[in-house]
Amino acid sequence: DTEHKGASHLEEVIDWPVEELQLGQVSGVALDSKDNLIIFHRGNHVWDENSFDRKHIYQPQGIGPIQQSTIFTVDPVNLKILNAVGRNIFYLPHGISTDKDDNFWVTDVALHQVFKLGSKGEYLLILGQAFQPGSDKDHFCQPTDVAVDPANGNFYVSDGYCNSRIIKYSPDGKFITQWGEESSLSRIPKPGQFFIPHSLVFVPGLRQLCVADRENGRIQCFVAESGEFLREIHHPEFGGRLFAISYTPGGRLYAVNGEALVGNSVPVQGFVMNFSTGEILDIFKPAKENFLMPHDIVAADDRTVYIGDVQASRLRKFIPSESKCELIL
Ligand SMILES: O=C(N[C@@H](O)C(=O)O)c1ccccc1
Repeated sequence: DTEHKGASHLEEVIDWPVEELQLGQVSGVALDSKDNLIIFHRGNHVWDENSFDRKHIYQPQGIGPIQQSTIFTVDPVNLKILNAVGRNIFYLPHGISTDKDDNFWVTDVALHQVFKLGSKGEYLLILGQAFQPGSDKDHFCQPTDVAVDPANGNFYVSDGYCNSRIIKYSPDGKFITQWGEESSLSRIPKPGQFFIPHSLVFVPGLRQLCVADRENGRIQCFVAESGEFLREIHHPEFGGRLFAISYTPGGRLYAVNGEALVGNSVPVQGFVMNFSTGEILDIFKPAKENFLMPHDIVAADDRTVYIGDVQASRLRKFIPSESKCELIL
């Protein structure tokens, strides 16, 4: 009964020629102002246990930056490449977002830097010091994502694997404020504490910033203006790790979780939630295989969903089942 809108179920589009893109580890996905799909991938570089020393210094600097284009803009239906940029810049791509002018905002966890690139890949802003981790105003430590406020151009950085903070900047990259602190491993994590702030969404209507608090397996939402904690969204179905989130103006919040590192395993899957109530509307997974490490998610207004799996070096597309055959009941 398609009348009950919330009841629709997302199913994977299986005849989607994604192999032809020859993607490496897919770390980030985004949409541009025309709902073209943006893919951020690592080409022939991989993040594995030898990539960093215990001071978070990227080890294989000598191999140089990825020579392939790391940022593809593709037609979401036939995967035709419309734009390919980001060659000879990045070592370990991580998060990608776009703004209303179709600029690319990306993070690189090896460089510990945040970049604003124009649609031709030209440098418009670079924050952080190449290969130098840190936690002051001029350094990040494996920054994970960026979100831009469309109303005023302020932007937010989730920093990162080896920091536990959100930093707010003016449009030209001036530090405005920051919030967040490390979770105490022993006790229940408090509001405003993070254990890998991993993915960001800006919710324009409500002027909120929400964070996928990855290893705490939860979403935290804050007042964008001040960083004041507003609420947490958590479901047992998330298991212990929540990797990425995406918001659509229809008021839906999308998420992907990760496999449990300890304890009994949980299904790795996608979630569709009602943003204001937090309730789960749908749970979805690939048609045949399992997700390995769904690392980023982006949803379009028409409820098409794209997921980048960084371990499977795969990109997957999902559409609401009723859109497969319009049932007029
Ligand atoms: O989580 C990891 N990576 C992903 O987030 C990613 O961005 O690739 C990771 C953890 C341990 C060792 C190596 C990689």
